[in-house]
Amino acid sequence: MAEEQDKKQKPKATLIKHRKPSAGSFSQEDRTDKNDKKKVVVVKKKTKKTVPKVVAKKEEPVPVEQEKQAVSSPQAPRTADSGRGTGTEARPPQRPRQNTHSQTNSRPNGPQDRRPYNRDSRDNNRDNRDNRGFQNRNSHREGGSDQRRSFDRRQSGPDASQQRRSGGPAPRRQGGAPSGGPRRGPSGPPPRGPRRGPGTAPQGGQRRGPGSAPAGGKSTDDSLSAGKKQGGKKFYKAKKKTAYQKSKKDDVQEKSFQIKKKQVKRANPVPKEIEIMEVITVSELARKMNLKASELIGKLMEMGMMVTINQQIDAETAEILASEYNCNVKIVSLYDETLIETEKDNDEDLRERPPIVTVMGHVDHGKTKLLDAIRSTNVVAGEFGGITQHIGAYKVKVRDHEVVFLDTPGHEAFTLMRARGAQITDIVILVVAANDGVMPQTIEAIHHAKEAKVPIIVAVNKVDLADANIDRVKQQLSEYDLIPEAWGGSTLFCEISALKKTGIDSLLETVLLQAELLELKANYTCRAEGKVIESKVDHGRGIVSTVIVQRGTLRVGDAFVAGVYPGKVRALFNDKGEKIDEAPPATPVEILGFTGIPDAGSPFQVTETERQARQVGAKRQELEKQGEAQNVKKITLDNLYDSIQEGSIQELKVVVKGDVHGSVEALQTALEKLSTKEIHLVVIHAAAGAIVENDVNLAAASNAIIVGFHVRPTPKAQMIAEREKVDIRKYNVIYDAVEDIRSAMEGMLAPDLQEEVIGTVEVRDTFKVPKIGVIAGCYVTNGKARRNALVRVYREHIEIHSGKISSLKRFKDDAKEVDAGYECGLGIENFNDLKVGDTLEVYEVREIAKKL
Ligand SMILES: Nc1nc2c(ncn2[C@@H]2O[C@H](COP(=O)(O)OP(=O)(O)OP(=O)(O)O)[C@@H](O)[C@H]2O)c(=O)[nH]1
Repeated sequence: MAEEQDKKQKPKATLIKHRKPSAGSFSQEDRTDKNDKKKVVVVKKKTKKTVPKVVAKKEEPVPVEQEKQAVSSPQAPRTADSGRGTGTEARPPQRPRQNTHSQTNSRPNGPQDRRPYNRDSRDNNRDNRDNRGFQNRNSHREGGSDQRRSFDRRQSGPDASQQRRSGGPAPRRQGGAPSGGPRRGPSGPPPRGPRRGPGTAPQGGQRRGPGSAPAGGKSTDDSLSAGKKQGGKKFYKAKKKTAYQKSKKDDVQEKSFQIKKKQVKRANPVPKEIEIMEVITVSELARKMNLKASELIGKLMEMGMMVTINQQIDAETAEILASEYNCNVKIVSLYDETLIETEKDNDEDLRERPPIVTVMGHVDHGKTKLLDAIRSTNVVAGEFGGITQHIGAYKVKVRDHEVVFLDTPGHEAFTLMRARGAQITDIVILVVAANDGVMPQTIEAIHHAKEAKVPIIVAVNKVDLADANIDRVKQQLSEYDLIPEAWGGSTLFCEISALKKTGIDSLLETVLLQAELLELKANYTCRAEGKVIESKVDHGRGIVSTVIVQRGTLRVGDAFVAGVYPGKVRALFNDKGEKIDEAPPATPVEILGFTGIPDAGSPFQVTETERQARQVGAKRQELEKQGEAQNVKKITLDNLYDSIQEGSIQELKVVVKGDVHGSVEALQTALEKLSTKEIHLVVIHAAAGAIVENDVNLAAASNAIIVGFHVRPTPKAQMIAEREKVDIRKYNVIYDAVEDIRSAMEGMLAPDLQEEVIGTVEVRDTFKVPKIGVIAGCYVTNGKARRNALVRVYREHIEIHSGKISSLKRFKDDAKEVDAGYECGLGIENFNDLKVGDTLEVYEVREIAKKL
């Protein structure tokens, strides 16, 4: 054993010898070098308890004091002071560094060719960390950087070349991997290294050292390789131990460094108070609090909330979170900041304004004809003669008064705008064809107008026709509380012929009369306010919007905000397409100068400055995003009870649609009986037929739910319902509908089972297959058709059967499911009445937990 150790030491003695020539010119240094080298050996041995003895025996010149010193202060070489201290008296300045280098080294000969870069980079890393304020490490690192410098010198300096030429040891080899070694030790010396131990190269690079160096033993490589061969095991053990010790220290330092790092982060403290909106995303809150989002997410998880970085939390939760950091939360309303203060009206500013009228009625009852008649008798024949209309609204003169007509499809414009909270119309003209009488859309129009609390003037049209029955119309309308004055009611009736242009003046007179009753007045001097009635992108002119000014006077150059878009009036055009400079109240006007396309119904407001317009626009856009994220609350059966409890609704409005009139009436009566003291159930519209856009618009505008009995929404209605978040409930049994709504009202709704429509299929052909029945050649228009899925058969939007898909084929092969855009053969269990044109709604019933 001792022999082995002796042998192991030999190379190091050789190493020392061979360093002499390398430092040839420094005679004094030779001595110090020798000492150094001896010291190197001692230090290395010191880490291994058994080695020093051997060294002492072999290396007579090793001063015992030095050895003791080294043994008693094993870490000494790691600090600059100690490292230098041992050598400063005797050595030139560079040598101690080399000593430090070699002392800190835990590797024998690092792979000379491959390692330097890595060592360097490690040193760099460490240096970086040092820069972040580590005193201990700084001193340690000094050696490292010195090593690097000496490495550079070795690479390029004359000494190095001399050494190489003379076959002397490259100084770097003495040191091997400087402090990289120890670091590597703990965290992961390449697993193979230690195992291979002394005999083999611990790492790829080291393999070269012992194995490939000439056996002359005159170079450091040689000596070390010899050492490895003989006693490398111990040598490595010592290295490993050193490495381990150092790594432990490194670990501690690393941890304290981490802590310091955290403390440094906290140097950017959590503010004492932050301002947030009603809701805030986790990332935004973290940003405001100078914290990491992950930290907040962790805290929220502790509170039992699983949120993602982009998820929104309410102000209350944010308050709780912030309080943990002694941070106050001030809730500010973004909505408040989006409001533009309106100028107050003084009585003297108020002047009469023209009424704004919408024409509504059943299809083909003569709405367009009436609008044409009004325009031609009052505009065309009047001042402007033959001027074509440019925008969806126009002004006519009746005696000395003006009347504004909205010339857009009555229902759509009316309800869409109302759905967006824009109440523009002052009066509704309900057109009813005298020969046809009251029809479904007539009733719808009545409901829309009543919901909007807009007075109705009835225009009984087509009185020129032989089969016109005016009394019948009056009779029918009286059922809807539209009773003529002559019959003791208060509704104004006019008998007209839009075709023959008779009764038009009388109708306009009636409109003026009604307007007078309404005492319509507006401020003409304040900043303009109005509503957008339509928008388009005009080739050459850009975004063009038609706005009805409701109060104030709009002028060219005014800054404004329309919906969420700021702008500045570049040009104004009236309903005849003429350029104008200003538009007083109740004027439909086309405006250029928008920065975005505002929606119909959006509010239009002039601001004091352009800057204010931009700021408000930006805030509104932010609010809109939030609103979208929050899914603006509409009444549904799921949130009904909560809304009742909150007191936010006292009335549940329902639109009832059914397959036949009888069932609609029955359902309406049954539902109305559900009214309680807390909540009143009002059926605002009930009719037979599919659920159409107008039903959804009405429900959206009135915050109502739709109950469909054996009917479903048309695709467009479905689309609007999804957009406007209108709850549509479909039932096949009246009892189920009543029970569901009762449960919802009582807060007991447990929609454990919920239908999910997975596809729509169109029947394009039918085949009779003997013993099987009727198979439909179908085309999947939407989603997918799935075998064994449930299916409802609709004919003209009315449900005629519900069952299960019993067979599904693609060509001749059975298919499990068929996607949209493909044809398939489809059979329905126990149902052979499929016809071309039928629509199949494929759905599945899923268990859904009750929504709170
Ligand atoms: N005899 C007669 N026919 C009329 C009268 N008013 C309209 N019509 C005719 O009725 C048909 C429908 O008229 P429109 O003005 O297009 O009816 P509408 O209500 O606008 O129809 P939609 O736009 O489809 O809703 C046309 O052929 C008109 O010529 C009228 O007073 N007398």
